[in-house]
Amino acid sequence: MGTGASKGHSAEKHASRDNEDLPSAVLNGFASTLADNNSIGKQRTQSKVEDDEDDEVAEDIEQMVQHFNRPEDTEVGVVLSFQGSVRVRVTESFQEDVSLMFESFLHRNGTLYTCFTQNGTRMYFDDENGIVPFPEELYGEGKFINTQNKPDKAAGDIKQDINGSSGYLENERTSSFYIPGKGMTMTYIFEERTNVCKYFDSDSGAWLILPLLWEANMDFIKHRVEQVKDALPSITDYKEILAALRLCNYDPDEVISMFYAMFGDSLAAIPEQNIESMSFTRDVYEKERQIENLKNQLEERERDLENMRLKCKHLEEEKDHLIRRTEVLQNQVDQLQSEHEKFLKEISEFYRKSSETPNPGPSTLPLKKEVFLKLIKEAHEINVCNNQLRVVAVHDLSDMGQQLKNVQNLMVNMKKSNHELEEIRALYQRETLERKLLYNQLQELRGNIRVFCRCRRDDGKGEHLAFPSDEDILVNHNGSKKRFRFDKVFLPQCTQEDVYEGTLPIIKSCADGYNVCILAYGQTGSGKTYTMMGNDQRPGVNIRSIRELLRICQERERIKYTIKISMLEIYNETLRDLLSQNGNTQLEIRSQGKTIFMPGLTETEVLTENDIKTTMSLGEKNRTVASTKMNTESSRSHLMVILRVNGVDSVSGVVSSAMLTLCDLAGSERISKTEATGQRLVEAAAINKSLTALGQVFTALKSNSLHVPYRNSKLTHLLQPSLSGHAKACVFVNISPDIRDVGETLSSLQFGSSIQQIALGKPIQNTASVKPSH
Ligand SMILES: Nc1ncnc2c1ncn2[C@@H]1O[C@H](COP(=O)(O)OP(=O)(O)OP(=O)(O)O)[C@@H](O)[C@H]1O
Repeated sequence: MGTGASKGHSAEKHASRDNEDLPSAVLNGFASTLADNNSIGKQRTQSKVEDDEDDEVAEDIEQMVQHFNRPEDTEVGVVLSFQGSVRVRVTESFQEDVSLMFESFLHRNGTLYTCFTQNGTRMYFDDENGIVPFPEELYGEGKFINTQNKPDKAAGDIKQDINGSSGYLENERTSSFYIPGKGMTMTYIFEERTNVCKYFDSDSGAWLILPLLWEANMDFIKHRVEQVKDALPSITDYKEILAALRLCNYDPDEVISMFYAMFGDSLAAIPEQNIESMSFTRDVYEKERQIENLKNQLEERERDLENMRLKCKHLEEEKDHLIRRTEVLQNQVDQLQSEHEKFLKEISEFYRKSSETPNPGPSTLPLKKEVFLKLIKEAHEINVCNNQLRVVAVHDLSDMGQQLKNVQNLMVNMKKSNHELEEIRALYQRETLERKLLYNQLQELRGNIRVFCRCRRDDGKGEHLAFPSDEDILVNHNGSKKRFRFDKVFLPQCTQEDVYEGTLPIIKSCADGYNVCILAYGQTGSGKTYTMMGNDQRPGVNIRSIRELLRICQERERIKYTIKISMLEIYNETLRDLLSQNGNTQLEIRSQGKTIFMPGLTETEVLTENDIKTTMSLGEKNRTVASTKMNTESSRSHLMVILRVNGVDSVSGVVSSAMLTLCDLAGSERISKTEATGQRLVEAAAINKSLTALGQVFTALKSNSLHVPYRNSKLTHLLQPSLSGHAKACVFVNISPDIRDVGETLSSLQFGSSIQQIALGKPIQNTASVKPSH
């Protein structure tokens, strides 16, 4: 689909009287060449000759613009604009601005027509006939879309939803379920908006739900089941596919992705292997994982036991030491006692001898009286010491006995607490899992798109803006106040760290296997690049999130991660590889189910922060070279940094793959008259197309539409994996505090608040079990 559309409505047939005053050569030349350029992405890739045509286009458009701007055309309303997102403004005179407004008409067959009003007549770009009046008969076959002005669910309602379901934990909707490879998993019956197939019951005059197997006979369903079967021959159960389709809103791509998420690439690789045998294989892996866990537990127990043994050995040594000491003391006591006895014996011997010897002269006494008394005193002291020593020894021994008893009790208690520790550990693991599940559920309830508003720093300006709370912003314009609500509003003084904090949780999700996308939307100069890229001193979300991703991946020793980075630019619906060695290689998008890939896209593995910086500066350099060649500015193109994160759990063998997409969108502002040359007009049309398509995708997601038009632009096609039920997204709406930008500010805020309440659906972890390599 191009920016315009060719549906056989000829220029002649619908020529309007308003075109009659234009030179036909100019009109035809402008019309046909502009139309060619509206499918520029398609045509640029086809032939080099068309580069020359681009120059002609530029000239023709320039001529056209000059024609429209001629001074006598005071009533002129030549204007191309886009739904308040991208506008090319051409002044009718050099003093006055006129709106150049693009409108998007969506035909019920899915064709998107880009229209604008010229002299009161609505014109559109037709691929074959150039600019022709918009056919009357098409009005009844579609509608003009305005993704930003659709009535939104009030922010209060969302809060109500969340609060209203606050009791969801305790009701009968909660349960748990065993999934091989994933273990016990908590389940919750969510109330989500899904399509339901009903039949009209003439008896009751009401639409009633059609039972599942009856649906199987409907062509609509049959066709989709066949699609799934063709893509996944190993899924043989018709009913299984039927049920999955109902679950996935009848979207076969979603079903294919769901099965891929559950069973991995092995589904396609082994077509003859059916789902049962895969389930058996998963059981085997699960058992292996359990065995590994038990082995770990055993090792831990053995370590505890070894510790206990060491403790016991230590206590035994202490006991031996005490026994030896007691023995030494006992010996001392015995020695003292024998000395004491010997001494007593000597004394009594002395007494006996002295009584036998009649009247011995004082000179014949063996000892003097003082010596004798001293000896008696010493004997007494020795006796006392001996008794004290005995008491101490007895006391020490009983102490030791008590200590041994304590050690025995301690060992019993340790065994007991070991057991308790095991239980606590198991409880902790269960709690952690539950907390993770609850966190994800909370994310789902709040929708998987976080929308933040960031106001650029600008001293002394922005009196028309007020920030009543962390979540609200108030715009005072022409006497009326308009309030917008976001997940968080970052004030001008907020730092890069504050802003990055908001994105942290979803970065972690990326390492857990979810596709994650961070977008910056806003007019030129509102701070998108500052928020995403930042500068050397104040790095932005890009560097910080990749740094965090590297940190998480390095921290998880059990999982071996590979992170690959690629950088590309979408300019005029053409994809350019910014990391290619040979300049800017153009890329094509291919898809398989919901998997998107671009053959030839350069991917560089990043291991350190330095790798990120080197790669990014190479991408930036290539972008600058390309934009200089194109004579354009970076804000005329969308910049995408894509990280593919693949992880293999060395224990469970679970492989996960996720994508982190960081996108600095092209400026969503009006373009001034002086810049409204041919090339700028073509750029504006391309930006208009992609941002309208982005708005359409958000609108379709919001209304839970059966078909989400991801393929209406290269931007949305590339973002499909990050903006579908498998992903978590974060959108920064960047605004300028300058009063002169208030129109664009209102338009950006409107866009942001319209996507605020979109739930992408239950995000699915891109994981699958494979046999561990070791
Ligand atoms: N929060 C901020 N604090 C300080 N300076 C800022 C902030 N936001 C933006 N700027 C500065 O404002 C200028 C314009 O910002 P930036 O280039 O990021 O805008 P942009 O929306 O990416 O524009 P473009 O669409 O042209 O790429 C830059 O010089 C940038 O450093």
